[in-house]
Amino acid sequence: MTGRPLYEKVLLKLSGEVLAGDGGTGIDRAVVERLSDEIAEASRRGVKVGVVAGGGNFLRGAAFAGEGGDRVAGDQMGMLGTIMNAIAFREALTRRGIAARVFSAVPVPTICETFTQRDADRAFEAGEVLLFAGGTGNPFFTTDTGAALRAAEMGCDALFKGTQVDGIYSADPKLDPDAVRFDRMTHEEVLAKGLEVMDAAAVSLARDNGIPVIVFSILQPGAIVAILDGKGKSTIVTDT
Ligand SMILES: Nc1ncnc2c1ncn2[C@@H]1O[C@H](COP(=O)(O)OP(=O)(O)OP(=O)(O)O)[C@@H](O)[C@H]1O
Ligand SMILES: O=c1ccn([C@@H]2O[C@H](COP(=O)(O)O)[C@@H](O)[C@H]2O)c(=O)[nH]1
Repeated sequence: MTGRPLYEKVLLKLSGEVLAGDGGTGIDRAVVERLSDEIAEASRRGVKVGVVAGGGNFLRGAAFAGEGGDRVAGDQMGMLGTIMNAIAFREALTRRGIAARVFSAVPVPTICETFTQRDADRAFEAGEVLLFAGGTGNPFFTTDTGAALRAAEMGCDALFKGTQVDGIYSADPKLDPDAVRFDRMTHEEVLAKGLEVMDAAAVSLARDNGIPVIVFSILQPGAIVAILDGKGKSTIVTDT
């Protein structure tokens, strides 16, 4: 990263699925180490960073229900998975000398702090990296919505969605080889076209609170710091 970052306070949503690495499930420590290097670099440059790690590397409630399981139980397991991911980042960041705290929407008081906006705000002001776990704390939601919610509550300048694809396409690029990537779009266009890169509740929340969303690939090493510098491939979603 060179010069002044474009953003002062960001909410970084990390794909849970990416954290599994080649193993396909669980936590690949090499991936967490690489992403922690990038988060640490952003933090050392003075950017306030809040992180929401998804839980797709462990379990998604909708998939569990699709196999005959109870949806709410599946969602509860999914939310617990996000706490494990947050702890992995806390450990890796702490080892790098970066003060990092896990704030969970689901109380697990012997392991991490329970989220309150007030406590999280104080930690942000102190320059700590905040790891928001447990999604919204409610079933039938996703960590994308949890990330948009925390971005709004914490007054973030932008919501970075770090995922497996390098932006928003006209169709899922994993399924449609003819899909075309957008450089820029409005929240309204994402919703009107029904593009499924991020759930509609998350996009609506970002729109209603005037929060730009930047979708990019975290499979690309160095992508987080590049996006902070306004570089790299992405789709930028704004209200106009
Ligand atoms: N129009 C689209 N443009 C880009 N990606 C799309 C589109 N439609 C569907 N996708 C898919 O959405 C995925 C990203 O969303 P998803 O919520 O599944 O994953 P994630 O947020 O990266 O993971 P996790 O749920 O594990 O945190 C991409 O990997 C891509 O295959
Ligand atoms: O607010 C929330 C957030 C998440 N969940 C459950 O966790 C999994 C994993 O999150 P992803 O966003 O899919 O990575 C999700 O599928 C839900 O089952 C939740 O219930 N509430």
